[in-house]
Amino acid sequence: NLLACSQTAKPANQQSWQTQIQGGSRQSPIDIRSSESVHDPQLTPLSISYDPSDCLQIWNNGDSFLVEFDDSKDNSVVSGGPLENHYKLKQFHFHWGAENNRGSEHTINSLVYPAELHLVHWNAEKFRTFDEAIFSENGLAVIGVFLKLGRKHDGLQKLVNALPAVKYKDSTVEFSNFNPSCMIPSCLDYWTYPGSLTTPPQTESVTWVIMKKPIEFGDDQLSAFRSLLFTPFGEKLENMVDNFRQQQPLMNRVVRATIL
Ligand SMILES: NS(=O)(=O)c1ccc(C(=O)NCc2ccccc2F)cc1
Ligand SMILES: [Zn+2]
Repeated sequence: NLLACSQTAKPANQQSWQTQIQGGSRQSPIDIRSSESVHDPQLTPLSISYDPSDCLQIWNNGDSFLVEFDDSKDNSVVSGGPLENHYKLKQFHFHWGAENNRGSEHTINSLVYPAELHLVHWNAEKFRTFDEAIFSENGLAVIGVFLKLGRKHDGLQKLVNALPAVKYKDSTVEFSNFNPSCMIPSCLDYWTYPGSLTTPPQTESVTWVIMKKPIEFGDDQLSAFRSLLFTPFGEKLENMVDNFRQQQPLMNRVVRATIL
């Protein structure tokens, strides 16, 4: 089992205070160096299809806000690309900074984005539940999409309008008829690599698919993310910001890239 611990012998590029999973060889996030990625002609386009009627609720879990989906049917799935099986959408969430110069978990040639979207899917062909998949090889597929500041994102506004209802940790609000496809870039080029969850238990069960092109959203929409709280009602107010993990060593991994 994976125990988080402060590492004793640190690889050169490892921050000293960073907890590194003991024996972890495929931790996330990473800095993607495009010149070192391998163009793989066998990487086909992702096949993504989401059913907005599967959207159930928004939950502030104290790390981020999760938009949760009904994964009892087979309507919201991703397959193709590096994936051997079809994976069901369980939830999506974001990571962002207190200021615009930080926020994303992955970086591209050390370039940081102000926010990053994670669409979390689990391998429903090999496992019976999400909780089983999270601890298993090839259990999860997470699609990462970078967000950059620019024009307001019209599709995102419906979600932004619901955030005040989940301001506090452990609050939830009903949220339906939202299609996450509106947050997938039109260019389906991506990088892919084997990694982990970026929050505890940081299990090494994730096939990461990072879209090459960012989507745009507005300052006011990012401000709405920053108005959420890490803390429950009645406790000291702590704005939910800087909920991203530091980049982890690539170790013995290759990042593959599409040529679409
Ligand atoms: N940021 S990310 O890498 O996309 C990420 C995705 C999902 C989780 C998650 O479901 N944790 C809760 C959880 C559920 C079940 C069992 C253990 C867990 F930690 C954590 C991080
Ligand atoms: Zn995440």
